[in-house]
Amino acid sequence: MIKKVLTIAGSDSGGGAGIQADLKTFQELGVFGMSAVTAVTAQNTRGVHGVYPMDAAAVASQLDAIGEDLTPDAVKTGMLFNAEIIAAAAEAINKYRWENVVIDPVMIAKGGSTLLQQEAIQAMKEVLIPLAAVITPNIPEAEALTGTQIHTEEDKREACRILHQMGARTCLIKGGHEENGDYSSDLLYDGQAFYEMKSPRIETRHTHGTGCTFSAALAAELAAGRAIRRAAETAKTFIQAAIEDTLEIGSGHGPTNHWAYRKRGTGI
Ligand SMILES: Nc1ncnc2c1ncn2[C@@H]1O[C@H](COP(=O)(O)OP(=O)(O)O)[C@@H](O)[C@H]1O
Ligand SMILES: Cc1ncc(COP(=O)(O)OP(=O)(O)O)c(N)n1
Repeated sequence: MIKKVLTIAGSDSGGGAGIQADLKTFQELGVFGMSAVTAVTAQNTRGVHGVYPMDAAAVASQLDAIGEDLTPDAVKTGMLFNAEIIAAAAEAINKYRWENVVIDPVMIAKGGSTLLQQEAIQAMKEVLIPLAAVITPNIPEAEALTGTQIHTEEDKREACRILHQMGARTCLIKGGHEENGDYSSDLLYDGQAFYEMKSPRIETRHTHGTGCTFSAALAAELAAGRAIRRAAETAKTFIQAAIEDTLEIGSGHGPTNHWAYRKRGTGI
């Protein structure tokens, strides 16, 4: 049976992040992608020119249209921008009892533009994190959500424990923003054990949309019925291939290569 995955996220006109990255990733991993658009961004590889959020009612209406007809096997959230849109997403997840919810708590684009209002962080903690099968913050996002500073491995572990206490069943802190050099190391915690996924850090400026792509791959694999650890390992392999096999598009921070994983013969 065809597995369906829903992304609740913003549009990136440049195609490297947001719903565009999610849908490309879903396609590459053999699941049927659906989307509820939360905001339109005018964006290219050089940065974000404008952010135009949708009305929360328009987001709710998209989610109802999906909920009434097309039950997703997994859901991922990306850019949600404000507390009203967060509430609409949480309401639909509860109402339709959607499972395998991956929360990517997108806050700031690499160029520094705000993709989540500061005052919406509380709403994310209260209504969304408790619904997460997995939360996938990068290091600055994990710091903002937990109120801690992350410099060491133990700091990462402590942030994972806090996010698990907030209600996320699994916490996966991504290491792309790590200070130390040779590896990019992601840490998974399921409330019982820690599991580290380490890969050689690739020297490149073409890392736009890495977080979106990684969490979309994770959601696709959960929809396909994989256990969390295995789904996370595939997501890590997918993003490593997508960064390594660079497309060299644009004059700024270019997108990753969503074809790379399948090209290597590891995909569907
Ligand atoms: N330069 C890099 N080399 C290898 N892996 C990377 C690199 N940058 C990010 N990653 C990986 O990409 C995924 C997304 O991480 P990150 O960039 O921290 O997310 P975000 O885009 O949300 O900031 C993680 O699996 C991380 O380890
Ligand atoms: C519309 C939209 N959503 C999310 C992001 C952030 O994506 P991310 O994967 O964290 O990559 P960077 O922007 O940090 O490169 C975005 N830029 N736009």
